[in-house]
Amino acid sequence: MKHLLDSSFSGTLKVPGDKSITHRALMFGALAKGTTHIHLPLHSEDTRRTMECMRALGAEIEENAEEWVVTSKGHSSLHAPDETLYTGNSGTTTRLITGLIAGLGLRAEIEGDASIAKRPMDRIQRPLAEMGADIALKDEKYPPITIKPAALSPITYTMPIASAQVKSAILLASLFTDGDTVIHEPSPSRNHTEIMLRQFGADIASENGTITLAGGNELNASDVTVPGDISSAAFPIVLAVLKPGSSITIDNVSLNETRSGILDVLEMMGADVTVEQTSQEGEALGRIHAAYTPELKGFEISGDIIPRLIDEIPILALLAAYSNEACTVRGAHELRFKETDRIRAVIDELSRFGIRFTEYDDGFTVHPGQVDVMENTPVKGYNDHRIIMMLIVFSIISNTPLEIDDISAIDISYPGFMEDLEALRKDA
Ligand SMILES: O=C(O)C1=C[C@@H](OP(=O)(O)O)[C@@H](O)[C@H](O)C1
Ligand SMILES: C=C(OP(=O)(O)O)C(=O)O
Repeated sequence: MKHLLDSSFSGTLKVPGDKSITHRALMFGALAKGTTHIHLPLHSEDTRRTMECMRALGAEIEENAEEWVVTSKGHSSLHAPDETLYTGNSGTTTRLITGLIAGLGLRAEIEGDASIAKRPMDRIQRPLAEMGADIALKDEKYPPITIKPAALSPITYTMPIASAQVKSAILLASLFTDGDTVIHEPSPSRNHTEIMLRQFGADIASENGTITLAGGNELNASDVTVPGDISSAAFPIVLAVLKPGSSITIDNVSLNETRSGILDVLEMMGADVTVEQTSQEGEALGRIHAAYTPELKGFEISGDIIPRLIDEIPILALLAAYSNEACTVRGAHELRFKETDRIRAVIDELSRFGIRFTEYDDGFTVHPGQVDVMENTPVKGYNDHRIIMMLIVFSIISNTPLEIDDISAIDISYPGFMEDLEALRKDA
């Protein structure tokens, strides 16, 4: 990694496929009758967990480098798994398949790794139980999750938090119920489930924060082309903005409105970032140019923008540390329930280098000031892919090697991250 430190970065990059969309394509492919081709899926640890779970339920999945092919005889052909389903580090897999399995009326036990064992599942258990599901949790809150067969009915549910995982678990459970399920969202969360369900033939409508799904339609297989993941693109974008002499282009990346909050923040900061939209059908798609910007303004964000950039907050905290003005994130209490408590992790690691924070229960302020980086300072990645990639970008922009305890969790969402940075290295 040392040679990345003294370099600037240029050229064009295609980041790996969108993680949220790949998970959903595998699940809807398994539920739908026929053959679903998933073009440019994300090959990563998290999406592999969803793939293995769908196989355990009876879907056939063929893997090629650029395409996965899911073949299923439809939702009624899926069966209870023979063994405990293992969801690894993936909150999306854990929560969405709980809704899917409850909706199919199957028996299953679901567990994940040490991080998943600490992530709250009562947020999905509550609405699913209201629908009639029989779901038991450890200490009424955590995995392992035990699902017993039960018949479900539609519900009207007002979500207490903006969460695409909760919304999607309910939608998956409601697919084969008799009647309309209605969900009210407090703020718009990522809408990939709604877009893809419509594509697969479900009767679903979404308007002003209310999603209505009429249950009972068989899903039909449909092909999915997965756009690049803007949550992965965020790391090279911030690297280019902070590293003198850099100018990069990310091609073929998702510009879905419910995911593009980071672009709004970059604009507020006056970063040299431009966006070209190339397609608006279904999932919006385009190209992002990002270049070194010597002076960055501050920002204050809260409310509706937060779910639109929730996974980008660790890398935004780094960007904020190099701004000339204070930067504040509020309304992001959800960060405390991710792979690790991302508010604590960001503050604990970056404050080792003189970066000054005020911590709130639901966010932080980063104060402007000098960043002092000492060579080979030990830092912790908490086995959290987004914290680890933020620390790698920090090391590169500060031209200082850091001792990160373990970087293997990068493979959760962005295998090939280091190779992609290497390919953008100017004198490579
Ligand atoms: O539905 C999804 O694919 C995701 C939803 C978000 O979680 P929440 O639903 O908990 O906000 C996000 O943080 C996660 O990385 C992926
Ligand atoms: C929070 C994340 O994923 P998940 O909830 O699926 O573990 C993430 O990818 O940042």
